[in-house]
Amino acid sequence: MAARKPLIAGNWKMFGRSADLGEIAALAETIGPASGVVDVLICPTATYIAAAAEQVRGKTILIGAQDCSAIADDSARTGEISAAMLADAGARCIIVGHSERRTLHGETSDLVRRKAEAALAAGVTPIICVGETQAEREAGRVAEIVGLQVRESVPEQGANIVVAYEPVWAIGGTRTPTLPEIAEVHTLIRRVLAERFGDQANAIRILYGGSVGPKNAAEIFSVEGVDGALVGRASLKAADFAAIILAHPAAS
Ligand SMILES: O=C(CO)COP(=O)(O)O
Repeated sequence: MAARKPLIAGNWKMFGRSADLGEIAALAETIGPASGVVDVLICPTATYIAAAAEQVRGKTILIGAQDCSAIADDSARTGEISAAMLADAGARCIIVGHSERRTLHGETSDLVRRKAEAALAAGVTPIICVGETQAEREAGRVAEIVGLQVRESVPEQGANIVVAYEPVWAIGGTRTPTLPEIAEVHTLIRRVLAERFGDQANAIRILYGGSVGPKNAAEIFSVEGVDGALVGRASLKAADFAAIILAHPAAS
């Protein structure tokens, strides 16, 4: 099987503004040819996607979105943004089912799966997020919760999808799981994907997300089965995000 190309994605959440778009050009400058061996993706707020896509014109950095409507067809859905519209603006990937959307916006795995399907219908790669809360980890329920989220959130067809393991308790803080804990959950996710997709599961990239930064990126990338990262805070500044990308063994 061909090796999976690493993907290092930045989720700007509701932080990055117009003034921050220059960080994208600075990032391209700093990482140089690394963006050829590692897929580099930045997901700003939807209103900035077109401007961000302009920043990367002629460069290998990809632009993506943080969410999309589960409705694929043009229809009367005030305030919604379809995956096709995001693709029109320049999005090549769409994050779906981020824990902030699951927790703060009540999104279920069923809705997340329909969003992933809408992304695929628009020719865009969904990055499907899963991960347990602290209470679920303490109760020994990681495999049960993450396994269920994968089974229910991943569409029936497995080509062109990415899964991101983001333990909820590791997001936005300083704590991460141990490296063996990360390896264990990535192995579990690939086993669940293989139950449905067989050998095709080997082509699906599984990212780790949650407090990834310049200091811990190299050790996280060294974990068997980790195909890259989904980075929050540390993706906003070109210097930090570049340090993470360049910490990947494929980029050095
Ligand atoms: O939620 C995340 C990425 O989607 C992770 O956020 P932090 O990297 O800020 O912990």
